[in-house]
Amino acid sequence: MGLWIDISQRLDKNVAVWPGDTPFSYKINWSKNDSGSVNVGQINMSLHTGTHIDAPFHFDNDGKRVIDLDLDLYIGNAQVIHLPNKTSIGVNELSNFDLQGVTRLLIRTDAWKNRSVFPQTIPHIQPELAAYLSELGVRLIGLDLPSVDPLESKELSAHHELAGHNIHILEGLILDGIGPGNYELAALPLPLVEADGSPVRAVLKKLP
Ligand SMILES: N[C@@H](CC(=O)c1ccccc1NC=O)C(=O)O
Ligand SMILES: [Zn+2]
Ligand SMILES: [Zn+2]
Repeated sequence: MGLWIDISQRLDKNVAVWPGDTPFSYKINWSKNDSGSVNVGQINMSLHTGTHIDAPFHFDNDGKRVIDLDLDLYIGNAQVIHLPNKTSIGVNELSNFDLQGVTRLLIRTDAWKNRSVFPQTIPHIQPELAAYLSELGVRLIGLDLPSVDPLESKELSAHHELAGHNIHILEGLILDGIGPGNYELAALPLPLVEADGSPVRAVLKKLP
């Protein structure tokens, strides 16, 4: 077994998408039979499908696009914590963890049980958590959920508060079987110039 653990959702036509959003598709536009030399494929997908990062432009017309994001956010030490059976995640839920000096915080909720269907309800991040986390030095929050806000939210208060405190968002992780502790994380966005989000290949390596 390799050292790096894949914590990304697989991308194929069965991946769950936000209700009403673009289904994932892959097709071969130019086949080896036709071209005589190569298969050339094309994917069509929403940038918020599967394991992905949000750029602030996703929820703020004046916010940063994917190309403007600091890559240092998406590679480096990360702390994994377990918070199962919560309806929401706020300062109370995190008060028993020592998060001093944590730059990247990954929260395993286990709340999205059947990943082939979009969840009906998820535990959301309480907007007040943003100030608390930024005080501790957190710059990236990652979750095993499709959003940091309630699914029906239009205000996206947690997205806005996190961005307002310089905390970036990683969504749709698979953290099944990942124990709490210290890891090295890599989850780099693509160099998409105009985009509001990007799929990532998220991987973890356990640190001693
Ligand atoms: N907040 C979600 C995405 C989201 O809100 C969304 C994604 C795709 C299509 C519609 C969406 N929201 C509609 O209200 C996210 O940050 O990924
Ligand atoms: Zn998103
Ligand atoms: Zn989001």
